[in-house]
Amino acid sequence: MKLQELLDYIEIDDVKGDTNQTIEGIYYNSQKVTPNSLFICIKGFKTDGHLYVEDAIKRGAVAILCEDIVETGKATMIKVKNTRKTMAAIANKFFDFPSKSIDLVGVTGTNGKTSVTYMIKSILEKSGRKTGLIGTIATLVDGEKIDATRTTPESLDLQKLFKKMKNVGIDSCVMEVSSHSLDLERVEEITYKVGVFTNLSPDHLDFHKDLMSYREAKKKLFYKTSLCNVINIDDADGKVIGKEVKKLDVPLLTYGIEEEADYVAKNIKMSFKEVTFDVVGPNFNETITLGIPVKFAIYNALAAIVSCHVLKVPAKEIVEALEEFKGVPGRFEMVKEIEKFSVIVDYAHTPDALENVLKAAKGFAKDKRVITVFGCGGDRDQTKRPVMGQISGELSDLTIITSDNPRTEDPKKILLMVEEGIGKTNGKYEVIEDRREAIKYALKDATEGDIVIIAGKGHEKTQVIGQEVLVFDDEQVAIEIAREEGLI
Ligand SMILES: CC(=O)N[C@H]1[C@@H](OP(=O)(O)OP(=O)(O)OC[C@H]2O[C@@H](n3ccc(=O)[nH]c3=O)[C@H](O)[C@@H]2O)O[C@H](CO)[C@@H](O)[C@@H]1O[C@H](C)C(=O)N[C@@H](C)C(=O)N[C@H](CCC(=O)O)C(=O)O
Ligand SMILES: Nc1ncnc2c1ncn2[C@@H]1O[C@H](COP(=O)(O)OP(=O)(O)OP(=O)(O)O)[C@@H](O)[C@H]1O
Ligand SMILES: N[C@H](CCC[C@H](N)C(=O)O)C(=O)O
Ligand SMILES: [Mg+2]
Repeated sequence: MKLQELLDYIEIDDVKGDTNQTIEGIYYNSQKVTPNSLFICIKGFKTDGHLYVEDAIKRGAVAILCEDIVETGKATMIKVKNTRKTMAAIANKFFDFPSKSIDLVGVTGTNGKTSVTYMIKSILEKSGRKTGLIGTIATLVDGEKIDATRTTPESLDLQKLFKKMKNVGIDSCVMEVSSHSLDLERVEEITYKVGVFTNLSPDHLDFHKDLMSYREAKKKLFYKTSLCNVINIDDADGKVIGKEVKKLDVPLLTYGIEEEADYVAKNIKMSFKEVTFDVVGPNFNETITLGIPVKFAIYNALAAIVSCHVLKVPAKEIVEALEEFKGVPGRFEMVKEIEKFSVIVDYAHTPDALENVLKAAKGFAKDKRVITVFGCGGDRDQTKRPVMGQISGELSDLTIITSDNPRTEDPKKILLMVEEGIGKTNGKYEVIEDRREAIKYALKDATEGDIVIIAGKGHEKTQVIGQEVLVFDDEQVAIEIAREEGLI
């Protein structure tokens, strides 16, 4: 595409150089630049893309989109006010507005995004729609699984994915929309048919200044929708967002269990294997049995039901899809190989999620014990560490505090912060930095009827320590240890 065609689509402050070249690729990372491409300079949190202009030119960039003109005399310089925002627009134009022909559902909230997106995908596919998915675990395009590095990709990567989806005839796509992505303009230029809010609780307070700014970031999704907004009204922040969103032209549908909502789940019957409940809403009155026996799964199912119902999926197909739903990798996932006691791998990495999972486990354990293995990620929100420690201390019979991706932080420092919280309770605990050893301790300690919860890493296949990325999979490690110890 001619550079000028791209420029016609965006707002520019200044141009220096020829705009008649053909642009064959666009990049925001100089290390990836190929010949005849446009390099976009982003002022980041770690470094500044403007510092890599020379590198990009060396690799073949013929045009540079920047906020500050860098005098090189070698490439066309295009100055704009905000390169992150402009990148979204330029990518949309470059890939020929790929999401226009796709019904998009965006899901935001602190917990449950991945779970809800997987449920929605199953339902839409049941109704015959070819559905893509973008989120924490992976991007799914027509049978192809592309591993994800971020929950919500950069705008350029996102538009490229939509193009890929369009090319294979995908008509619907459900994606997680993280608060980072809403604040960092990754989802600019996108109109969602349906926007979903699951819940809000403290997380990412390293990035968002406080809970209010975190909520404001999430709220932005509901100004980007065209058909319907779907909000969990049992959630305090859902209520606040709902009140504001109600004033918009796009209709609002609420769901809940406790509060009066458009779609309500009632008559909940929980067993260790499944949960059965009725869902009543406009033209919807169904009984559903779900193979994930936790209260939050009902919320996730409600979010999926409302979203798909407004997309005109018949109630019968919604029910069938949810009843066949096999769960999400690493979300309240039972390690089936171990039968002497229950081992559950879960992705709870926030205080709220941990509390929910441990309460559910406690409900099932009755007079037996709940043994929890968990840690907190490094280079992430530090405020959640003592809070999670306290929650585990209060709700577990034994906690093994361990490492969860310490990244560049000192693992011992993270463990101490978790310990600070657990120390405020009477909860029994051990500190074992090595995650494999921590899991081993838990499995060796467990006896019949106990429930071992391995939380925080869910589907993850690696443990990041310093700059090293080591292979580590909670489920596999648990199975290996169980074998070594003669438990299976
Ligand atoms: C805070 C944040 O989101 N940062 C993301 C952001 O980094 P950044 O914009 O600050 O970039 P930077 O590293 O300072 O570099 C600036 C620019 O220089 C460029 N560069 C750099 C080096 C070089 O040699 N050449 C070059 O061109 C970079 O490509 C970049 O464009 O853009 C990078 C490139 O896409 C991301 O890798 C990076 O994610 C960091 C690693 C991250 O951890 N993000 C997490 C917190 C995140 O986004 N999480 C959310 C939510 C998770 C959830 O709750 O589900 C997510 O959506 O995943
Ligand atoms: N609706 C919910 N409410 C509260 N906790 C939930 C809910 N759904 C899932 N959880 C808990 O949160 C964990 C993460 O769930 P999930 O991966 O679906 O959330 P997410 O929002 O995608 O998380 P992330 O921000 O890491 O992408 C689960 O393993 C479970 O412990
Ligand atoms: N999407 C979340 C995942 C956290 C998972 C946990 N295992 C960790 O590494 O902190 C984040 O990036 O904060
Ligand atoms: Mg997710």
